[in-house]
Amino acid sequence: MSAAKAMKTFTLEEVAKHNKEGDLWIIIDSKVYDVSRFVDLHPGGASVFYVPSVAGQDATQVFFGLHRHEVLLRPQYARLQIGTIAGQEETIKTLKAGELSQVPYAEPTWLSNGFHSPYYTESHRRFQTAVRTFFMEVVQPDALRCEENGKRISQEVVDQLAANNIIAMRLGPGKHLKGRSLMGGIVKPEEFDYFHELIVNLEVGRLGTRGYVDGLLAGIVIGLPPVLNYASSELQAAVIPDVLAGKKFVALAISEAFAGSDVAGLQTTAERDGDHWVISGTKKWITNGTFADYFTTGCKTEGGFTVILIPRGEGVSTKPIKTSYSSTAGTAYVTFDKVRVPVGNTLGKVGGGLAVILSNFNHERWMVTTTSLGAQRMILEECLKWANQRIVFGKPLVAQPVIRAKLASIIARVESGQNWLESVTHQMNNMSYAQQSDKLAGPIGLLKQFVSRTGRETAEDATQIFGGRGITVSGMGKFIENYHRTSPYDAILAGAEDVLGDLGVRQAFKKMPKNARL
Ligand code: HEM
Repeated sequence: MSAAKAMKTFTLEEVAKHNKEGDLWIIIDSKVYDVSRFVDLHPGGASVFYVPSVAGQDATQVFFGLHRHEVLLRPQYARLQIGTIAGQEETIKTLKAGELSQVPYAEPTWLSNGFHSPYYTESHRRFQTAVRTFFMEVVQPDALRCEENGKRISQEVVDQLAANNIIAMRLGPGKHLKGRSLMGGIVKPEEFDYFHELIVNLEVGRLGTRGYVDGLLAGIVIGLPPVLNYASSELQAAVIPDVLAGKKFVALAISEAFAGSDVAGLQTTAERDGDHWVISGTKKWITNGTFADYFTTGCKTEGGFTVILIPRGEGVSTKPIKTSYSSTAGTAYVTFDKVRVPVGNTLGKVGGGLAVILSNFNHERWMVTTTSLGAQRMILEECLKWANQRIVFGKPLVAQPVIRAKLASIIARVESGQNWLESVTHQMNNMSYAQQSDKLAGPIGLLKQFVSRTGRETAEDATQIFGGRGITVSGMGKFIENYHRTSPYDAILAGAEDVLGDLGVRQAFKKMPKNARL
């Protein structure tokens, strides 16, 4: 704080004299706060300040056992500071934008001091710093706000995502990046690989605001690839530039109340009428549906299952579904009532919809796995810090063996997930699309199953470590509460956990040598 320089300095003895009602000072991390008038407004009550170990004393330890550091940084509380203690310096500092955490295991191995990795280059490092800075400065404040008030991602943030081409990068490497300036030109489009995309996704997950993680245009990530890969060039020209510029939004509309992954059970129908499709039906759990301009929609047609891009317009209506995460995700119930769409909006072949949908599943599952791991590592950091700063029975929480055992399990799970993810990502970088489809559907299914399970185990462990704070929406354990409430999303979205595990084993058995015997 620049004003701190101009502030007075006091001795401990001077501060100690201000220890009564109407004249009450405390010290937190070398800073002196005059709380004489604040005590009656304090959310934790006035009485806590009058105990002899607090009034006029250094209350650093007790403070950090009850509050997050961010409380002191809020302007209305920061101005309670009247000075500093002579000869002392603040020790508790928030990270600057882009700065890496020094808490062990709070960052992936390749970003930890003195560790090595075969996968990442200087390009990834530069990119990671730029992306972390951007997410801390631009995205995080919006994420925290929207997660709470339920509003969709703000257009100013979308505009900045688009300006840095983060919307385009989240679709992976490819021709859609050609000619674009990525994070201000830090990475060349032809250099951009799946590790760069992984870096973006980890930052998304680290936000710790699960509704907003999906509200951060997940609909485009899963709904635009069918347009990129299967639409006519006219349709692509009409749709893609505006979407990548953050001016239009897309949702993938497959699941229905009638049927989830059972495509044959879908009831939304598209019938031909001259040059048009006439579409009627309903869709449920459609991420970003409340604000989408286009719906990449699975329809029953005469030839089987067909994917059609439906623009919002006459006959299309959306209403929010209240789910257990924030409505900032824009989860919608969508109804199509005799919607007329040109036949040119068909994505892929009539009757060939399954191939269109399947083609994007690996990428979607890999993306959910990555954001989930970003969240799990952030939860791990919360737990490590809490176990360090919370004092129980006169010792830090980490002195309890049961807490150390839980931390060991969380660390082992996060590290295993990340290492497996990096190995799969390396395969993605080195395989053609056809090879990926052939070889990676099984491993990615198994990986996602593993990571969504570890996520829920970690949510449980973290809640036990935080106790009551882990089930409180605001304050100390707010990220734990959010994660505990929302970790099942990763086990459902992009393919239910058990289905994906099963897929992995079935794929393996397809490749079982005919002559394999014990
Ligand atoms: C400048 C100093 C302080 C400020 C600005 C402050 C502010 C707050 C705020 C905003 C809350 C609401 C919960 C949250 O957002 O975390 C809170 C809760 C609380 N505060 Fe403070 N506080 C201060 C000092 C203290 C001290 C020194 C103590 C104890 C001696 C204390 C005890 C509590 C308690 C017991 C709660 C309730 C915690 C809970 O619900 O878990 N506060 N305080």
